[in-house]
Amino acid sequence: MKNIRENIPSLKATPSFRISFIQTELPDYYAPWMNVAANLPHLIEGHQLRREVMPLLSTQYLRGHRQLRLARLALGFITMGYVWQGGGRQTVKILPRALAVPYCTISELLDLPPILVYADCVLANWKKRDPCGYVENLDILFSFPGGDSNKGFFLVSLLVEAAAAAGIKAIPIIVNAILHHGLCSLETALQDVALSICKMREAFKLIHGKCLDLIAAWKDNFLMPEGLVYEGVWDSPKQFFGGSAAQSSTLQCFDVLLGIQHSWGSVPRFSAEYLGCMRDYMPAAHRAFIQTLASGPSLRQFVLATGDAGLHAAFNKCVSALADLRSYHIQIATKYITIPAGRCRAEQQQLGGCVHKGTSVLSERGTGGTGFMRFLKAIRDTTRKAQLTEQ
Ligand SMILES: Nc1ccc(Cl)cc1-c1cn[nH]n1
Repeated sequence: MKNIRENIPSLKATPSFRISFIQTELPDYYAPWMNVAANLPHLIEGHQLRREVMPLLSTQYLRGHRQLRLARLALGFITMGYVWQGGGRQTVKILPRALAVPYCTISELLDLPPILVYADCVLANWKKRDPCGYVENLDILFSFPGGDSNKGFFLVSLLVEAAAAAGIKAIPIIVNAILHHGLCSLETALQDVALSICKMREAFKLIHGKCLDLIAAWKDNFLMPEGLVYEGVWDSPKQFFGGSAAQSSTLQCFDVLLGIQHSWGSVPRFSAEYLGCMRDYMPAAHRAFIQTLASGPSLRQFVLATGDAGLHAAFNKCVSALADLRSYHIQIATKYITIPAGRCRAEQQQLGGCVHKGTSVLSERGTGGTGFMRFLKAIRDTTRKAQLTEQ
């Protein structure tokens, strides 16, 4: 029996969701980027970052995907720090060419938008303190001010993604089982998916007390209504969404696998369209995998057609595990993301900022805010409704 990966070319390119080792260094030529990125918390807290003179470096000495991802990570952190150094009080309208030109060049090569995304600050932003040690001795490569809180947020998110790996690796087995009517292997693989999603929720519990900021968007953001000018790249300002868990490839993989289609949420600007846009903020290989999965056979229809009680139960366990993970995400967002956004709105009002209803810098995109919460609840409720009803 040929493995499914042979049958569907894109699945051969299944991205490696297991923790493979990350590039942690670039050629010395790129020391100006790496030194500033490594010193970001100090530069931001001292309001020195925008005074840093950055040379315009060529990207021609970057070799391979991993060096491109690391260079993009460093430039992404520097860009977020440069834009939000003033905490939203003194935003900038122009990203200088020394940052904008290489950042956009590398982003185009990687088919990612020139803004820090989940795949940067979670999937590419880690190393093992002791290369020979266990996976738990993790550290991040770059951070914003906020010390261990930022670090914890990124590393816990990484552990959530690592927990998803077993479930993602079961997907080609599931598709293969559908194509070859392998009911036993299908039920076992579905149990692996459900267990993997449960482990994601367990890992997510470690996020308590951690927080994240400085990933705000310059799209639908009243502090940057036109967006950001990328000097030397585009003449007009461009708008891009900020980092969010909606950019997690693993969650969208499980949605597609289980046939969960998020309809238009109650909040128009948070909707199936927004989730679709988020695929453009994922690594190209992850995007291709999701698209291939979406164009493959329907697991939901197959399980229904078999009328097999074991498959029915195993499928529903996957759905309920995903709904429980999303419920937990709502608890966390309420406690650690929305409230700071509320404080942010209060601060803006004190500063006389024109706080539009519900659109503070942390309220409507990515993290925080009532619109975001209604969106998360709409997604969680749609997930719950995906349970197969009693036969
Ligand atoms: N866990 C995350 C990791 C990275 C980024 Cl950029 C965003 C989040 C996030 C936002 N809301 N819930 N999680």
